[in-house]
Amino acid sequence: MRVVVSIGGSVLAPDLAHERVEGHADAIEELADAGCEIGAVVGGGGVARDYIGTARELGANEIELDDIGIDVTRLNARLLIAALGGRAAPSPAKTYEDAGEAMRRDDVAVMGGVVAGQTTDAVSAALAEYTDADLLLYATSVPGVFSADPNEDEDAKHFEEMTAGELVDIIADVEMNAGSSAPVDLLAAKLIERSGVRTIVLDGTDPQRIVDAVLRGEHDGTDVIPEGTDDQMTYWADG
Ligand SMILES: Nc1ncnc2c1ncn2[C@@H]1O[C@H](COP(=O)(O)OP(=O)(O)O)[C@@H](O)[C@H]1O
Ligand SMILES: O=c1ccn([C@@H]2O[C@H](COP(=O)(O)OP(=O)(O)O)[C@@H](O)[C@H]2O)c(=O)[nH]1
Repeated sequence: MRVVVSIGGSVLAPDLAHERVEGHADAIEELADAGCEIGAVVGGGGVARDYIGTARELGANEIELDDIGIDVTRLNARLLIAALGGRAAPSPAKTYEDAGEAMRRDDVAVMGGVVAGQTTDAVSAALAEYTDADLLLYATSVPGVFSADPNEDEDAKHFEEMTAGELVDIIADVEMNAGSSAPVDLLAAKLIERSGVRTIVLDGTDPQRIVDAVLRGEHDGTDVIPEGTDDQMTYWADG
């Protein structure tokens, strides 16, 4: 089973505690030991937003700000690579081709950002499409996709399940700026819709939830169901 795991910077590195990064590396190793081919894409989190905020005050334009964000995602990717030791390709892949080659070698491929104008959510969806992944999992800081930002609107409704088209509609309303917050960005939602990859969005602050979702199909997040399929997902544990 080929899996792309997108780990938000807010989940992997809200601070630089090494135990948290080790916990995520352990989860990825558990998946690899169970026979999964893994691509991991790491976000920039609060550190990226801090840099972007300062550079915006200094007059940098949005593309320059995105490039700063990409640099931070690659720094975070290097932390995960350090924790994975010999299991990971030694530097963050800068192209989908390099990441795909690493996965074919049975290395864990770790990526940060790729190009301005998007977020690592889109990188994850593109890597899933490029590698024809069986599952794309977003480990973020909220327990899935809601009808509105759950940190802003206490009446926001949680989706246990939604179609990729519904995901596109929800995300289209979220503002898009360097450093902006959304469970997945609009390009990611469109790529998910196009590729039909099975997708889960969950609270990944405890990395064991990622393992439970991939290996056992157990999670409290949101299943994004490819259109034109029935609702029954088959999980690795089912054979
Ligand atoms: N419709 C929505 N459903 C869920 N979360 C949302 C929604 N709209 C905005 N958000 C915000 O998106 C944030 C997740 O994005 P972000 O902080 O960039 O996470 P990550 O670092 O995991 O990519 C949440 O903290 C939440 O406040
Ligand atoms: O391919 C990419 C990936 C990231 N970014 C920039 O880097 C920031 C941080 O990445 P991301 O939002 O994915 O990290 P998160 O905040 O979700 O952890 C983004 O807001 C963008 O400004 C980009 O321009 N292109």
